[in-house]
Amino acid sequence: MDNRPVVLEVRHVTKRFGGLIAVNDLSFDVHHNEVLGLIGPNGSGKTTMMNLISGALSVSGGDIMMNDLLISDLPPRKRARAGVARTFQLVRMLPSMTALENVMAGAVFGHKKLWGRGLQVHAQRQLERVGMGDVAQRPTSALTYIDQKRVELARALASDPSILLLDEWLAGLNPTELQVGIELITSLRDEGRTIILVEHVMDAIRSLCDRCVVMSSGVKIAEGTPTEVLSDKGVIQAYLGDDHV
Ligand SMILES: Nc1ncnc2c1ncn2[C@@H]1O[C@H](COP(=O)(O)OP(=O)(O)OP(=O)(O)O)[C@@H](O)[C@H]1O
Repeated sequence: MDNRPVVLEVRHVTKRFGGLIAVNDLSFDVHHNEVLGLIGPNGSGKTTMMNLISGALSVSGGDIMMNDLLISDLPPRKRARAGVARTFQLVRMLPSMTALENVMAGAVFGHKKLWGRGLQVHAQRQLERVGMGDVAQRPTSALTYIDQKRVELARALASDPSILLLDEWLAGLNPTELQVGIELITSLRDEGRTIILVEHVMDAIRSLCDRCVVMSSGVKIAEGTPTEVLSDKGVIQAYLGDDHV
């Protein structure tokens, strides 16, 4: 039983793409300062669910509440103002702009009101936070994929989000980078943020997540601690097929 207040409520959310139901009557709660893992096999609807929370997609049915606000009715920028920020599975930044400018853009659209020199200093601080302080003046197109991911995280942090959505942010990192990434996410939680992450890296799920919601074909098939869900027969079956149960 988690006694921390619920900050995000997903209630009977459905998303249809034509005849395909990508998310099917999904409900779960996220508690304040929790790290919730949204996991499941490829194509199970995880990214779609993240898009429904951030507002990149609108729900076909159901509600998403953030504290007392019905955010599923709001456009993405209003959700950002309310304190939701995200990174994307495939990095999305403005390639000709410098790392610093990309991060400054994140601060402008968020709920922190900053401008001029204050905005620049704030953005530089976020880059330093993710170990990218010395690439501030480089265009993001000149950075490696991993470094672009870090800058994208700095951009999400620039809006000082209370709920941070990380879509496979740790994917493609080598073991050393993975350790640094896990420590960075832990430090973001330690400063009071609530984090929802879509992740396939099991070591990261085990060390970071308080709880996991497991999806398969758009529905929730399990919910619990990483140890509970990763030993659940239905979950093993969904990941590996019938032969492994
Ligand atoms: N914009 C879209 N239009 C049509 N179908 C879509 C769209 N986005 C996702 N889908 C479909 O919805 C289903 C769920 O996709 P989604 O990307 O949410 O899964 P996922 O669990 O994030 O997968 P992965 O782990 O591979 O990233 C898939 O069948 C996918 O093809």
